[in-house]
Amino acid sequence: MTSENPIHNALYLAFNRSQWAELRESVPLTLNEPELADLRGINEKLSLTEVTDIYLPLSRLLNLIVGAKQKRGLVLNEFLGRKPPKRPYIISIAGSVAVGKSTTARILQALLSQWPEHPRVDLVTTDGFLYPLAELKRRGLLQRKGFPESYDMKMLVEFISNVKAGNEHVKSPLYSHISYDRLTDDYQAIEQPDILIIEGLNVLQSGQDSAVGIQQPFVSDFVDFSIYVDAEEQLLKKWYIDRFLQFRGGAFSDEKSYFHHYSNLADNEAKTIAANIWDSINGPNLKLNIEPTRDRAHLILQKGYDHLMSQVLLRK
Ligand SMILES: Nc1ncnc2c1ncn2[C@@H]1O[C@H](COP(=O)(O)OP(=O)(O)OP(=O)(O)O)[C@@H](O)[C@H]1O
Ligand SMILES: CC(C)(CO)[C@@H](O)C(=O)NCCC(=O)O
Repeated sequence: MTSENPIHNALYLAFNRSQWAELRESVPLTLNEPELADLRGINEKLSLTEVTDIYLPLSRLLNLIVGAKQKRGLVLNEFLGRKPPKRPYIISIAGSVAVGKSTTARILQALLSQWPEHPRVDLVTTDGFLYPLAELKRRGLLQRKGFPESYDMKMLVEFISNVKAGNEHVKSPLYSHISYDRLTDDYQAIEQPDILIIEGLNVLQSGQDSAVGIQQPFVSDFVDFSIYVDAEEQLLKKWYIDRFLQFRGGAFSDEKSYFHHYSNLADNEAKTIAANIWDSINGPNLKLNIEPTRDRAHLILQKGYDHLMSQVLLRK
């Protein structure tokens, strides 16, 4: 079990696909019909082999890790002689734009909620904590969306700290990829789930990162288990362009879409525009602010061609 990266060798156990797939053990090989329907709804391109080989072992690992924390909580409560407070276990998912964070998060949400020990699994994305479009414009940050300074970090940290404290009703703002803005008339309510999954570009960032500033604490201070989804930049750029082309035929055709003016572009023009957005915003953000946080994660999922997982790295 070796990787080509010496830092990874020192910090992580590395598994190739078949080594990882063997670790599924007692998790049933087949999914029942409602589970399958749930997963197909998430992403029609998702292969079921990927679910059995990669995500079922991951679901088993997370079930064991969450269980260990729950047991520790019982010991602590007995020691303190108090009624157990209901605090969610928090899992974060970081990685580049277009690497598949939200797809991974939704698969894990569906699989983790099948375990009787933690049936309620909620999912939030940090996109909702981007400053509203008007505020981004006011601050001159329209070309820096996704960079640390484009998020209302105070609001995000307040949110995660309220969830972690076990508050009964915590509101999370919602982002629309259509209006390219925070929604003003809707929000998501988080009501003491067993597990909260939080996904975003920035969930592993901390005070060591100069662009983040030195305010404390950080999302990562509240996270119990962190995952980084990793892929080579040339693949990420391709996935970004592919998704942009898909949006052009779908979401952009909505008149309310911020990118409606892109909906009639020819293939080549659309590809050029998407490649430019990648090269000027998402690529530099990856190199400056996202990739440097990778080796803080408890688990790294490395994807190759076609989103197929090539290697899994687990902190020793
Ligand atoms: N496991 C997968 N198999 C096939 N396609 C996938 C998989 N995961 C993601 N994709 C595709 O890759 C693209 C990006 O996925 P997704 O929206 O989940 O990424 P993201 O990291 O959440 O992006 P963003 O940060 O921009 O919100 C989408 O077009 C999605 O359909
Ligand atoms: C909303 C974010 C920042 C993160 O998902 C990203 O999708 C984004 O909008 N980036 C800015 C450049 C672009 O439109 O891709």
